[in-house]
Amino acid sequence: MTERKPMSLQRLLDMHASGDKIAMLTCYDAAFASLLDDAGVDVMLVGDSLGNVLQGQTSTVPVSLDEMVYHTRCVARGRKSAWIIGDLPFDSYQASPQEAWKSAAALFKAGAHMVKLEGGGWTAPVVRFLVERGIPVCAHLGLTPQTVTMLGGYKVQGREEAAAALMKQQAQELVAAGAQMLVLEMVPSALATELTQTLGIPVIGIGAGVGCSGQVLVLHDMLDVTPGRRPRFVKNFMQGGAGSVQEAVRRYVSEVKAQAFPQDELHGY
Ligand SMILES: Nc1nc(=O)c2c([nH]1)NC[C@@H]1CN(c3ccc(C(=O)N[C@@H](CCC(=O)O)C(=O)O)cc3)CN21
Ligand SMILES: CC(C)C(=O)C(=O)O
Ligand SMILES: [Mg+2]
Repeated sequence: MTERKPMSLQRLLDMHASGDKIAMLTCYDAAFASLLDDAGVDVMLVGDSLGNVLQGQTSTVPVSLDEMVYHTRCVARGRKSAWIIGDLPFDSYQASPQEAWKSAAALFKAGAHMVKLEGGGWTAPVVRFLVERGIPVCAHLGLTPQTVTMLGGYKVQGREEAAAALMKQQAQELVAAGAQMLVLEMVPSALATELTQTLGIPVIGIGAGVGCSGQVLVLHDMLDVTPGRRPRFVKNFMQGGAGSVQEAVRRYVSEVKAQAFPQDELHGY
């Protein structure tokens, strides 16, 4: 295996600035962390989607902070050079910036290099609180699965003019508060592209079109081992001749880098 330099925030920012696409996948354990790292994945997200794909739950809401800490530790042990983002689960950061700090610090101590939290508006002061005290933060706008009950389902966000304007405002507030990365989920491609070109931080899309700084998918979705129906933004990378999991992940990385994935007509909104 070729040794890679450890990923850094500066390098991710440089990739965004130069248009080198960032390949990100979710990862929940040491075996896959090692495999993903060798396959050239830049960023591994220890996502609360583990509630769905590992625990068999119907949403991410029941996932606990202790569970996220455990999986973050596992990923950190298998990781060689990729950047690790730990997802703050539901009920670990909403009550106060102090609560968010304790939760973020637990993920940080477990080996995450950055934490991710969902939502805009009220989250900006929370982001500032964490960043000023030394924990890098990735924001998450568009479809935010922890608030799916309020959103009324897993639907595209930011289609209407007012909703798009609000998302742009929230994104700017998050950047001003110190967020150093943004995940956009199920957002129209044109809006995601505009945000990518204006915000000044890497924007990672999932169902947000090819115009983002990079892409993320749930690992089990792209390996086609998630039971049941998949969202439209998913592509099965085991299909079309991948002879191994390693090969499927390599294809994902190369298609993200070449902007061959996603295709707006197939995976976009
Ligand atoms: N396995 C898995 N993959 C994910 O991408 C994922 C999770 N779990 N868990 C947390 C959230 C939930 N997500 C979801 C879940 C369902 C849809 C979905 O059914 N989308 C439909 C459209 C539904 C509609 O418009 O009403 C689609 O076709 O995209 C999308 C994202 C994304 N995240
Ligand atoms: C789908 C990504 C963005 C996520 O938040 C997760 O996997 O939990
Ligand atoms: Mg998540």
